Amino acid sequence: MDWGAVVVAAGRGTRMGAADNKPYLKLAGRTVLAHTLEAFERSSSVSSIILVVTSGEQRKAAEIISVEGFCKVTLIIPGGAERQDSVYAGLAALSTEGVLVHDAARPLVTSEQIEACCRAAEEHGSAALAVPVKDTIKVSDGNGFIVATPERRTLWSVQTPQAFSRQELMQAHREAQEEGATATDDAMLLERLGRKIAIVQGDYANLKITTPEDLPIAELLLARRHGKEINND
Ligand SMILES: Nc1ccn([C@@H]2O[C@H](COP(=O)(O)OP(=O)(O)OP(=O)(O)O)[C@@H](O)[C@H]2O)c(=O)n1
Ligand SMILES: C[C@](O)(CO)[C@H](O)COP(=O)(O)O
Repeated sequence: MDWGAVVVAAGRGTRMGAADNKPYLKLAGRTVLAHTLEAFERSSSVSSIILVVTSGEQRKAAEIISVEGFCKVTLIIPGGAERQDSVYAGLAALSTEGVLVHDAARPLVTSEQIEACCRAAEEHGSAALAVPVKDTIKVSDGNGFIVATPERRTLWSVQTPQAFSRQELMQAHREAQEEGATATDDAMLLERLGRKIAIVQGDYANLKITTPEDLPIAELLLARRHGKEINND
């Protein structure tokens, strides 16, 4: 199966509150976007990447790709108001049979995780990287009171990449648009159609850079990863 990636980087970074949008923030001397794209560049299954950016940031993204010497990014296109809109724009610009959808804001993804998602989707149809929830999760009544405690052993914190048949995911997006359904990840759009999505156990280190404290945590995790690589040589 040939695989392409849609990397969504068209958010606003409201919760980060930085002057620059998250993909252009520095992490261990490189941009968040460079770290993210490198994992896809290294992945032997991925032939092409569509990068979806905030309108007006195409040149900034292109500069990073050129400096880094990345060669799989075939298009840099503007995204939409919501993540769902940005993903759909990327899907429409891609032509591969399989698609990996990934948040640019997850720069610690590895090419091994990308490959594992591809293999699981080839076997089961769709797949998403996820980690078991560590905390006990409560459901609130919306007024500050706890009403329920879901069984923790059934709960997973879902990450990206998520891997699908591109046509199937596009169809799920179209149906959601027609019915006004919104989703914070792509797996949700197939879940609502009753499709099976395999869980690929990922790594807690594949965190999403969301709020300011995430950057120093990501720096520490990267340093640990590189330290390990050096010790293993
Ligand atoms: N309209 C949007 C919204 C989000 N994203 C992307 O989806 C990923 C996950 O979104 P999130 O981390 O929530 O990013 P932001 O929307 O930038 O953050 P915030 O919600 O704090 O504004 C990010 O890589 C972000 O760039 C996107 O491409 N288009
Ligand atoms: C897709 C996602 O990464 C799964 O954890 C996440 O839902 C996207 O982030 P957002 O903050 O909901 O936009």
